Amino acid sequence: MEERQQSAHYVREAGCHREIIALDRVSFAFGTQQVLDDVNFAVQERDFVGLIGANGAGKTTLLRMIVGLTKPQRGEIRLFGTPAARFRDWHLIGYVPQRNHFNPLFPATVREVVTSGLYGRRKLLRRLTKADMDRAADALDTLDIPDLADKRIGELSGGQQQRVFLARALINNPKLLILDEPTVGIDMETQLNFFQLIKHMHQHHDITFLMVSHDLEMIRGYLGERPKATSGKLSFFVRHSHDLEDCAETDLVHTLRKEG
Ligand SMILES: Nc1ncnc2c1ncn2[C@@H]1O[C@H](COP(=O)(O)OP(=O)(O)OP(=O)(O)O)[C@@H](O)[C@H]1O
Repeated sequence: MEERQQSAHYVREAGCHREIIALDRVSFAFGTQQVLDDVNFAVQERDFVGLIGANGAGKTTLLRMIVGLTKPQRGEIRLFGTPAARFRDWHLIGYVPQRNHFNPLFPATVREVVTSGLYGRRKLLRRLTKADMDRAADALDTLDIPDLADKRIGELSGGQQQRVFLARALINNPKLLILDEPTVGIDMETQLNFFQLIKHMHQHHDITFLMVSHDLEMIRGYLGERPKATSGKLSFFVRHSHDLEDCAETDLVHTLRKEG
């Protein structure tokens, strides 16, 4: 509990350049295959980080470690200043998984998928409140898909599904959004629209992005030609979005309402 309070305090007090993720000599091997070897990198608040690397470079392994599913064998990961092993504020992190991990026959509506992102075990066990439903409606409005709320997720196009998963990741108003190859399997025009949307969110809201991608061309225009750091076959491309006068802005929905 004390840890949680410290972490929440850390976020409230943070300026625009605080450390959101720290990778400190992180290493991982599958058997004799060394996948990650002494990876050092820091993600600062309001960075947009593109993590690029060939197949098998270790991108997914690194993401799994950041979201707490796999432990580094050596080194340390810190999230919002707290060692990952003691981190409890998972509502601060939104995660958009690869779409190919999704079963298209899953019998849920868009609204159900989005509310399933509400953080906390209690939310899973009890009925949704009016406030929960309002949050889902806000997230769907933000992604410009309120008319899809009652549709079955499996009957949507790839690009629409991707917006639904982004709405699900945004429902807790996260500070860090992690996207795992979000545009794989969707057509070029929809990819461009999706990318415009997350660029807009990066520029106008207090959200830090970590996006894994194969598609260097696609994000090069936004993150620049040269990586800020490399490690093995991984390259970290970074763009800052730090208008200092915007540092106080924290609430995505609040901001959207003001803008709307
Ligand atoms: N559970 C596992 N057991 C053994 N080896 C694994 C396991 N998971 C991944 N690997 C191996 O570790 C390496 C890194 O895999 P990882 O999925 O992290 O790469 P990636 O960069 O995400 O690749 P891709 O772009 O293909 O998704 C690969 O060589 C993979 O075969």
